[in-house]
Amino acid sequence: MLVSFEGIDGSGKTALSNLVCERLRGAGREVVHARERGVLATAAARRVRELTRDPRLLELSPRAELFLNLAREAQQLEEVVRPALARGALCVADRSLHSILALAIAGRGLPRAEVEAAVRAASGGTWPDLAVLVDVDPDLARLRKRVGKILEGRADEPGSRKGLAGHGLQVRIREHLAAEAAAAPEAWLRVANEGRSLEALADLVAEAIAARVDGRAPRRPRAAPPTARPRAHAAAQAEAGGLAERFEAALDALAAREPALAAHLLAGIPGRAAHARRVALAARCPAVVARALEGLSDPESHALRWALAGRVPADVAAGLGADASSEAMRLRAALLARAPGPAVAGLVAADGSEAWALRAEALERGGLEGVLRGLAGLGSERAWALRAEGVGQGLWDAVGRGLAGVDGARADAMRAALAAHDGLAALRGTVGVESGPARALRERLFPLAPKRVLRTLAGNAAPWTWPLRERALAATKEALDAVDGMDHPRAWALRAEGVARWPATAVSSLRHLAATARGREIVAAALRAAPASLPVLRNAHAALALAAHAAGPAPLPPAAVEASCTP
Ligand SMILES: Nc1ncnc2c1ncn2[C@@H]1O[C@H](COP(=O)(O)OP(=O)(O)O)[C@@H](O)[C@H]1O
Ligand SMILES: Cc1cn([C@H]2C[C@H](O)[C@@H](COP(=O)(O)OP(=O)(O)O)O2)c(=O)[nH]c1=O
Repeated sequence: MLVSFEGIDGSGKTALSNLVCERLRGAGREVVHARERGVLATAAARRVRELTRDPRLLELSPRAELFLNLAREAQQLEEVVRPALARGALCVADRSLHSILALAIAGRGLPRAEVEAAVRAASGGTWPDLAVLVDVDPDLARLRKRVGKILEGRADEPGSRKGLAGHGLQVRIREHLAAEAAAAPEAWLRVANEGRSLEALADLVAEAIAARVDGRAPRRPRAAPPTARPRAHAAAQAEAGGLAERFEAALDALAAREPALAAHLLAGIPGRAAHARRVALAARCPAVVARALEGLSDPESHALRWALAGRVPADVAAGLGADASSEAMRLRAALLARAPGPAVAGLVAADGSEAWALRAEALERGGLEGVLRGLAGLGSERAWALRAEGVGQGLWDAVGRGLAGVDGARADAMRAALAAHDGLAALRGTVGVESGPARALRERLFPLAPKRVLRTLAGNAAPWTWPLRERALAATKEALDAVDGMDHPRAWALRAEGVARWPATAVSSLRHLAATARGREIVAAALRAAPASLPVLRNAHAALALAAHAAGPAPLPPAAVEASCTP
């Protein structure tokens, strides 16, 4: 019997399929996992995967991608799955033909009949007997994926080709998989990966599979623990007080099961309640807490940074963002020895002697990449000399990031040179730049990497930028990320139109505007659209807390400062 695990990115397929295998093996069954711990069992499939994920292959067409994905799967079926099935073993796959169909049809919009014919040919007649649909709110999946990357120390890696189309692709794929499962309930097992531990879920799925293999009814699972999904309240949902309580209750329930995700949801939220929770989580997930301090520059947050600096220096540095206050500079100097690159990567637009002294020290310690990233906004000769060195070493991504906010012919020429090697690196360098070539690059790459282009538009109210956002709004939420903090009639129109489909992003895009009358309308509409979504609740609370904080923060008592030093 072949059992495949299907679902969107970050839904939990890899984690769950491995736990389920452990359970089944523990019960004495022979189980072959075609992708144990996320590693495809065949060398050919691994090589093809590298190709489909390579972000430099921007032009790869949906059809070419489909056939590559099918080649990968055909090899897995031939080399691993069929031999296992032939000898009577149970075979488990982490993604299989269903994922490929979903991506091609719902994700890329290829005609169903053509895709199905191609998939049939590649399958060689082998098809999953049971597909486990690991189902989760796409916003939550995205957050879990991000947390996973932070925990694995991969948070600053450039990312793969998969993300370029934007978050909307995952939403469409989820809808497609849910429809498939509903249409053929005998061939699917849908499990919601929210509100319970992976262990509980693995017990349930392993039992369902064992029952199917043995031809019996599954034993009833033990009662699931209460879920932590926020409850919907009818009226006055946008009131800051009620929101805070609901968010904190949901967060505390989550922290018991998924502390790192809870810490991540606290990112950038000002005030005592959030601070106390970050302190409480700091010992268990220091890297996530350190990064969750980004945007916070109060003394208590700095004290927590100092407390974490010895354990997770690179994450503490990342969590400083672009803070160049004297307190942040002291911390950067202290972090240099252990995390030279990250310590200076946030020094954007800092051209003073203190910043350059830090950069010089970082360079001595091998931190060129971080130095390059932190050159954003700088047009001085020293900066150009370093960029030339970075280009010589092929550090496209870092050079690109460090060209953000740099105007002039020289910068345009370097972006053009980068684009020849790595279009996305060049794109990163167009943030805050309004030249003709920077605009042309974004318009050219928009069909291939809409998410990345939209990310370069936040805060940019130039007339040519609006049609890009407006064209993308139906397809992906990044159209709303691209109006972050903007008080512009077309930004408000986009929020109003997009809030039902992208409620979490409509809210996060408000920033300091959340407390205005129009902002509150958007918050209320988002809570109505997704009353049980933790990401929406979190963003609504965070936006209103930030707006209130901007109006005048209440300082913490000294005791809280001391507590924060000993996480
Ligand atoms: N129920 C859960 N509780 C805690 N962590 C989870 C849960 N489900 C998924 N995760 C975590 O979320 C991240 C994404 O899961 P993963 O299995 O890699 O997803 P996928 O293979 O579907 O992309 C991982 O870090 C995983 O450990
Ligand atoms: C449903 C879905 C499938 N796919 C398909 C295409 C490939 O066959 C394969 C990509 O898998 P892979 O790049 O190995 O990612 P993961 O580690 O998340 O499994 O899945 C996506 O890339 N994105 C999706 O959202």
